[in-house]
Amino acid sequence: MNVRARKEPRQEAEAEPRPAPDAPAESAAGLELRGLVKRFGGTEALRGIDLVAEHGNFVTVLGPSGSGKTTILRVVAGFLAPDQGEVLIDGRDVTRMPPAAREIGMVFQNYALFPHMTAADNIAYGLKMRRFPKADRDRRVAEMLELVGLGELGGRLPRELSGGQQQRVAVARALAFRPQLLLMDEPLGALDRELRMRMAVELRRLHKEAGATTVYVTHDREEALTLSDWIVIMHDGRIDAVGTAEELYTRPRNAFVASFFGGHNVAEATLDGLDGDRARVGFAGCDMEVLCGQPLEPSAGRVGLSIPEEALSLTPSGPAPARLELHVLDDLYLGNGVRVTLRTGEGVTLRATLSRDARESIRHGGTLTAYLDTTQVAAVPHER
Ligand SMILES: Nc1ncnc2c1ncn2[C@@H]1O[C@H](COP(=O)(O)OP(=O)(O)OP(=O)(O)O)[C@@H](O)[C@H]1O
Repeated sequence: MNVRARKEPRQEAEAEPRPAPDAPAESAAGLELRGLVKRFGGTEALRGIDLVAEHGNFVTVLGPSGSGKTTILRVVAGFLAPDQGEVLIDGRDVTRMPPAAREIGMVFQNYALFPHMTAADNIAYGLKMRRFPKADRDRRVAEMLELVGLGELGGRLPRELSGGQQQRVAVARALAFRPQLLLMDEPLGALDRELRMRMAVELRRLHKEAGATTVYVTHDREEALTLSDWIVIMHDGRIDAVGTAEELYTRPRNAFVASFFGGHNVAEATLDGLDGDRARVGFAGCDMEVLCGQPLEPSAGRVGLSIPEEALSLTPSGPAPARLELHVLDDLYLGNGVRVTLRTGEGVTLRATLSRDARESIRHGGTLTAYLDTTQVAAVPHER
C-alpha cells in the first residue's frame, strides 16, 4: 500500500510556524520509508511499509501488540537492517548507515538514563560524543533543562527524580544535539495514567518548540489523539490507514480501524446502492444513507457499518435519524451514563452509552426504541 502523509498538519500546528534555521530543501520529506520489508525467520514483521512524513510533522504509529511498530523504529534508527526497502531522512538515504551516523534523537521505554550521571551530564552526553566545546555544551544543557521545565534540577541523579522528571531528562537528552528526527517508543509507558496525559501535552509543546520530525510509537489511543498531526495505524506488518485523528475516527476506511482506533461497533448491512462517496444501506429494518470510509465495490451486496457508541440515543438527533427497536441484553450504570448492550431483531449486537436518564426506559430483557444518527455512521468493506 502506498501511504503518504503529505497534507497539512492540523490547524493548531499551522498557526505557529516553527523556526527551522537548518530546514532542508522544501522537496525533501522529514522521513520517507520505501517498501520496507523485515523478516525474522518465518515471521514477516514488516510487509512493505511506504510512508512519507513532512519535515516537522508529529506522526504517531498506533497498533496492537506484534503489529510491527517497534520494528519500524529499529529499522529507522539503524539497529536492524531491512530485508528490502530504503529509509530516507531529509532526503538522505541512510539505509546502510550505522545508527550513530544517522543523527537521530531517541527516547525508548527501556533506554534508561545513565544512573551514575546527573541530569545535566545525561543531557550533555550526546554533545560530548559529538565534541561540542564545553561552553556550547553548558549553554545547550541549560537551555534544554529550561525547555523541559527542570531548570533547578540539573545536579540531581536519576534516582533523585520522579518518573516523569526522568522521562523529561530523557527527552532533553534526545533533543540536545538538535536532531532533525526524533524517535520515541512508548516513552510514557512506565508512567501512571494521569502523568502520562500531562507528559503527552508537554511533549506536544516540546515538539512545537524543537521542530524535529517526530515518530512516536504507542498502543494508547488517547496518547495518539493528544499528540499527533498524523496517525499511522499498523496491523499485522502493514500500514492499514493514515490520517488525522478526526479522519480516522469519523471516517474509518475499514472495520479494523473502526473498532481498534474508534472503538466503534461494526455491524453487517445490505448494500442497496452507491452514489459518489455515499452508500444506501439496509440495517435493522431501516433504509439509510451513510458515508463510505473508502470506495466500495457496487456489487459487494453486503457492507460493514461503523457505528460509534455515541451515535445511538433515546431521542432523535441529526438530520436523518433511523428508528431502531432493540432488545436490551445488559446495562451497566456508570454514574454519568448507562452503558448498554443491545441486539437488533436480526441478532446484531450493538454497544452504546446512553445518558443517565435512560435508566428509566431500560428494562433488562425488554425492548427499547433508540435512534441512530446516521451522519455518524460509515460504510466499510464487509469482512467475513
Ligand atoms: N528479534 C526478533 N526475533 C524474532 N521475531 C521478532 C523479533 N523482533 C520482533 N519480532 C516479531 O515481529 C513482529 C513485530 O514485532 P514488533 O516488536 O515490531 O511489534 P510491536 O507492534 O512493536 O508490538 P508491541 O506493542 O508488543 O511492542 C512480532 O510478531 C514479533 O514477535
